[in-house]
Amino acid sequence: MALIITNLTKKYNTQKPALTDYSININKGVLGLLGPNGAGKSTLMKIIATISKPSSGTLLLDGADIVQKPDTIRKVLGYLPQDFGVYPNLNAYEFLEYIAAMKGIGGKRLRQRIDLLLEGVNLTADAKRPIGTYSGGMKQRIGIAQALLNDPKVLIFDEPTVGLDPEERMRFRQLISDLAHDCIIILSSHIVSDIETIADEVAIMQDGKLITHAPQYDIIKQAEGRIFEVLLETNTLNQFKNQYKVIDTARQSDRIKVRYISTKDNVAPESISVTATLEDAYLFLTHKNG
Ligand SMILES: Nc1ncnc2c1ncn2[C@@H]1O[C@H](COP(=O)(O)OP(=O)(O)OP(=O)(O)O)[C@@H](O)[C@H]1O
Repeated sequence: MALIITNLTKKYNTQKPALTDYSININKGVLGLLGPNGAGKSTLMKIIATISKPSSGTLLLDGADIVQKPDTIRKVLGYLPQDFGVYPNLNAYEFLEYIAAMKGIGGKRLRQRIDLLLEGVNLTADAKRPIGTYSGGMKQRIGIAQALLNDPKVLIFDEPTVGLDPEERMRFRQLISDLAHDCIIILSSHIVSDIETIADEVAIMQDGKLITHAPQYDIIKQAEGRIFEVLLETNTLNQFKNQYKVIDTARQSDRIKVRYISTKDNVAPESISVTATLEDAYLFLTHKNG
């Protein structure tokens, strides 16, 4: 299964397009979308989910044009939008049955599937409570379950880990890795470490454009030799920030440990070169292109 997106542009009623000439080939496995606010991640996901139409460009799923024939993707699609709404008076069973009816899923095995999904997102014990009484993280988990109802082959999750506690994030990662071998999974997150643990490939977006798309390892390699750490006196930090792009700071007794981006020939005295993470590479690449 392959999704080939070519020269995709999306203009809302604003001057600046949300996506400009965006091309990417997406294959089976997990693709993590990273990008600052307004980069165009949700717009891209909505267009793939056929909720929104592109201004120009083509999207082919195994050769079929999904803009001309949205049903080709809709019947194999699971989608968790960013602003996922629930029906507060329905309980989890009723809600999933309702979504199943909307998607045309029925039959004897439906109840079994719902039970399995509720177990997968750890909501079995709360399945008979109205969703309106759920916490934000529980609502997010019912959103994840509804996206999986039709045994999808293309899964789109817009910020799926928002509101999930560390244990639930781990459970979500497990769920995704169980599905990843025969699906296209596209997910966005502001939590780079989530993408780091889940995604096979990473696409970094900025201002509606694709900066880079590669296996995670290759993205990290682009920042190798560019990330440094140094211990500073606290009162010199502001001055340091004027000179270097600071990624992170951490107190270390009476001093401050600073992680920053630079080149080998322009490092602060007593700096050490450190191994880059995906977060470093993301900040390095968006800083370079920003
Ligand atoms: N319905 C809309 N009408 C007009 N402009 C829109 C609309 N939806 C998004 N935009 C604009 O398009 C650009 C891309 O927005 P989008 O929501 O796709 O970015 P994003 O990367 O998902 O951001 P975030 O990380 O904040 O969710 C932004 O400038 C946004 O203001």
